[in-house]
Amino acid sequence: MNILDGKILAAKIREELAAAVEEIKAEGGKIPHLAAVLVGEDPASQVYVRNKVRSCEKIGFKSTLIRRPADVSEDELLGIVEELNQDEDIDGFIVQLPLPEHIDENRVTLAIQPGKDVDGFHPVNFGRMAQGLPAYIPATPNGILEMLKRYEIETAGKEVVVVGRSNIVGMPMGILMALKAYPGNATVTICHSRTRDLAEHTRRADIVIAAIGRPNFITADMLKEGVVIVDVGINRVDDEDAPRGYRLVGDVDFDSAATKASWITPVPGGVGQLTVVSLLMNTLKASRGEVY
Ligand SMILES: Nc1nc(=O)c2c([nH]1)NC[C@@H]1CN(c3ccc(C(=O)N[C@@H](CCC(=O)O)C(=O)O)cc3)C=[N+]21
Ligand SMILES: [Mg+2]
Repeated sequence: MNILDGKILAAKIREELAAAVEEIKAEGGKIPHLAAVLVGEDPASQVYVRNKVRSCEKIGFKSTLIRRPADVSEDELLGIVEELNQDEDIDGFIVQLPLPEHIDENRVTLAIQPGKDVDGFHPVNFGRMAQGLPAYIPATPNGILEMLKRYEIETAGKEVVVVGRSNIVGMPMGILMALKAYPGNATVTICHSRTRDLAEHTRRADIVIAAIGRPNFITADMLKEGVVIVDVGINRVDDEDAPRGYRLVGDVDFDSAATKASWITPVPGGVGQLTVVSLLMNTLKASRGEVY
């Protein structure tokens, strides 16, 4: 069993991005600038956004964090989005999800100018991605592609089983793995809550991508010998012995799955690390005008 190490890979990519910033500075170009909008006090969202801002600082990007309380109105939020759309210094921005109940996430996502949608959540970016056109690919799927590429995991002709069909992970990941590209060219199955016999599918898989949001859901009995496991889950489970009273576990039971896997991502220190750097990679692309 080998580890797909997100921490090491993310550090390496941050070095590359920092070098790109140095080059931009030397040429007197514009420093990439990412903005993030954070609504409310959700603890996990605060951690993620903090990681994003800190990563910007580490590599020399500019970053702007806009915070509003959970009771912000939809109109005010749409106003912020419009300001960011117009702000010429901002290359890309994200509105951290989930948003409070009274705000229509779709409406907010649709308001983001696709050229600044470094999350790749706007349907224009989704559509372009699905057709293999230049697009911002959502951070988590983009991070997974980067991980497979840099560890030289073979994907052509492989059976890939994606568990989960969300707009931001499962669906795009399934499409990307089926596209004529590397990583890609795989035979893809997308499983979800209505799948009749999940284990029947996962047992055939050469690569399992787990994005279900259920702690330790995938176990060794559901896997084939030599499988590559990409665990997207980040679940907080109570643990009295842990310093914060909880610990993070994936959607895959790591110790169990590790007995079958040839490669596996840990949680934390796997996909999540790449999610953050992917956003930065997209921001650099935005500032260079590489997509639009
Ligand atoms: N508009 C929007 N864009 C997103 O990209 C987005 C979002 N909303 N909402 C929530 C999800 C989740 N997400 C993660 C970011 C960082 C880590 C990350 O840093 N993970 C660390 C551990 C972090 C911890 O200690 O909790 C790791 O896996 O090693 C994970 C997950 C971005 N998301
Ligand atoms: Mg809502």
